[in-house]
Amino acid sequence: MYRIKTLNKISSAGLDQLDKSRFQVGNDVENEDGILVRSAAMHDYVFPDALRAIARAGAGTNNIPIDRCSENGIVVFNTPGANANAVKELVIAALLIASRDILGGAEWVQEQAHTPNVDLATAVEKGKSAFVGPELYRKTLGVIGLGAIGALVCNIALDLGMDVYGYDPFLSVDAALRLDRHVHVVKNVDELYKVSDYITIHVPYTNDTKDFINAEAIAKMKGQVRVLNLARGGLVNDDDMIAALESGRVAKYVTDFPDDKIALVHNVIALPHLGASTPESEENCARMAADQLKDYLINGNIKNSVNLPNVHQDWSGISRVCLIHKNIPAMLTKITSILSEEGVNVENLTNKSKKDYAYTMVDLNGRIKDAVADELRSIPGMIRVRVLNH
Ligand SMILES: NC(=O)C1=CN([C@@H]2O[C@H](COP(=O)(O)OP(=O)(O)OC[C@H]3O[C@@H](n4cnc5c(N)ncnc54)[C@H](O)[C@@H]3O)[C@@H](O)[C@H]2O)C=CC1
Ligand SMILES: O=C(O)C(=O)COP(=O)(O)O
Repeated sequence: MYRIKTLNKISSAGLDQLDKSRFQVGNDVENEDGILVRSAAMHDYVFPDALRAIARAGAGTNNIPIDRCSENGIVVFNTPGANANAVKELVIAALLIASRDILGGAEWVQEQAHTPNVDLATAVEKGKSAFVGPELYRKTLGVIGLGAIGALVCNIALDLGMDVYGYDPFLSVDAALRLDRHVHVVKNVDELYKVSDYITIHVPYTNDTKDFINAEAIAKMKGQVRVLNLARGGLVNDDDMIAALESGRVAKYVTDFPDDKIALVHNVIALPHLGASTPESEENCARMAADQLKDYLINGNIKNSVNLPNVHQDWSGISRVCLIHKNIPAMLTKITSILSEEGVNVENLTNKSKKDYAYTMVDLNGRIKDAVADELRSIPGMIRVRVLNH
């Protein structure tokens, strides 16, 4: 029985993938083999000995201590693209609420309606000019980060009649193919800052992207620019954004990640991290996360991991040994020599690496003794050895 702990509410569409005869799932499970999580902060999480994998039902993994996971042989998965449409749709809303004061206008109507002796129809016609704002049509949108979300945003913005500039120095071939050819892809983000009436950021939050939008960046933008951040709060420097809003350089800032500093600032529109909160995307993410976790725990296959390589091998033996180790020379020789001394035959073998770590999967024609697994564990640079039997 595999024990799976949920650290957030995970859609039943995903949990249902985990057959009750093989998986015990719950938020009170202890010494868990796997974790299903959304945005719960895990940096101080104490890993139990049994923990082998963490599946993030969503895109961003900045809530997970990836380096510590790698050092402990814990595979971290995410669900690329599974919630991208939901975010794209909220970006459309963000563009609109950053333009006309739709939220302020709606609130004002409620206030008028609650005020005695106000004829609402008359008040509306008199008061509506306070909420005027520009159209999106023929304005320029700058999209920073052209991954799953950024590409969808670019393409829908073209449909809205916007001119679209995109920036992503690490643009993958797949991502480039998803982009409409009318998107102007620029090599330097300054080119995007110079021309954009609206700027939206869709990059992961890392040490390299922290404060991506700061005073220096804002100084290169057009005056009265509208900035959208549905990616992570730390991508925009709060103090610099507040100064730019106060000076009027930035007309509106829509953030899906408000904190105490920014939420009440004039011209900030603060949303409650709603980007992925649709039943469709919650289901997509949960299904994908649960599938990936299950395939890893049962078969050792890795798909969509952020810290280990993708490895899939069809079963071709009686026993399978899955080894997570440092990406250093001679590991394969050491593994196969221990196995051959034991007299088992290797039916199939895959070895792949991702940065400092590597994963080797070996299918054998016989079972190995615990002592042999321990010998594999004692190879310098070996992090985790699991033996699975068919
Ligand atoms: N508000 C919400 O609920 C949600 C927020 N997000 C956030 O959005 C982020 C992006 O999500 P996806 O598009 O699905 O991820 P993705 O991995 O498909 O795309 C990220 C893109 O950013 C690019 N990138 C990385 N560093 C960059 C840099 N310095 N400059 C420009 N581009 C850079 C990458 O090359 C990649 O193409 C996530 O990491 C997460 O933080 C994602 C889903 C929901
Ligand atoms: O997928 C992401 O990166 C998100 O920000 C979505 O977060 P959530 O799953 O809604 O807590």
